[in-house]
Amino acid sequence: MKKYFVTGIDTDSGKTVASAILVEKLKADYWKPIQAGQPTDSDTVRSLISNDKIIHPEGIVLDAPMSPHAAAQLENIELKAAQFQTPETNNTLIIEGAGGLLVPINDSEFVIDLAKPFDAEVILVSRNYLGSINHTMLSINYLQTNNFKIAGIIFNDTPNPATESFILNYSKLPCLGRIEPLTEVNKSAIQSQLQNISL
Ligand SMILES: Nc1ncnc2c1ncn2[C@@H]1O[C@H](COP(=O)(O)OP(=O)(O)OP(=O)(O)O)[C@@H](O)[C@H]1O
Ligand SMILES: C[C@H](N)[C@H](N)CCCCCC(=O)O
Ligand SMILES: [Mg+2]
Repeated sequence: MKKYFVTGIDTDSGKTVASAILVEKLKADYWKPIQAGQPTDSDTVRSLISNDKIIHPEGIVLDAPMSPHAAAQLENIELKAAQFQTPETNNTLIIEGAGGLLVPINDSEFVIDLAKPFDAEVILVSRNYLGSINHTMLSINYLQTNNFKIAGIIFNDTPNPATESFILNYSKLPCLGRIEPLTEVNKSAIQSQLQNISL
């Protein structure tokens, strides 16, 4: 089973939108290990994809729309990376993180610490905004310095060729595609983006 861990340069970078596109493109399963707040990303993905795909139950759902370490604290729960195991499937699995790479799940572990024990290749979603070069380069630097397997980068929203070419030339990472700005994020918008992703 091939596993991809979809992370982003920040919260709201477009991980859920990218995950829905990847699930459709690869005919993959989807799993969100840590959900903080409602509506759940699993429900959002369900509303965006065709209904023959499998969405596995979340590892944990926390009430507060906050960093997982803080949302867990509010419920007197202690999260540990080691408590999460990928669901059983023979299919490709798209795993969505929460927020950016270094969002904490407790005092010493981060969301990205789930990717290696899951044996998942990382896909980094980089939304184009003023400031995204810095966020993207810091994220890549962390992943490369810490020897993560990186499948590549997906750029999201308004294209910025100068930003994208700098990031790709410097990092030498593959570009897995570009998600266009969508006037409405719905099933047909997701379908329209399948051709823009190569994986
Ligand atoms: N290309 C796009 N065009 C238009 N809207 C977009 C696009 N990408 C993402 N959005 C919207 O931006 C918001 C954030 O996107 P999304 O939920 O995918 O981010 P996320 O990285 O999954 O966030 P979280 O950290 O909460 O999981 C959503 O409302 C989504 O519909
Ligand atoms: C609730 C939100 N949608 C995400 N699931 C969690 C985002 C945490 C961000 C923490 C931070 O980087 O400061
Ligand atoms: Mg999301």
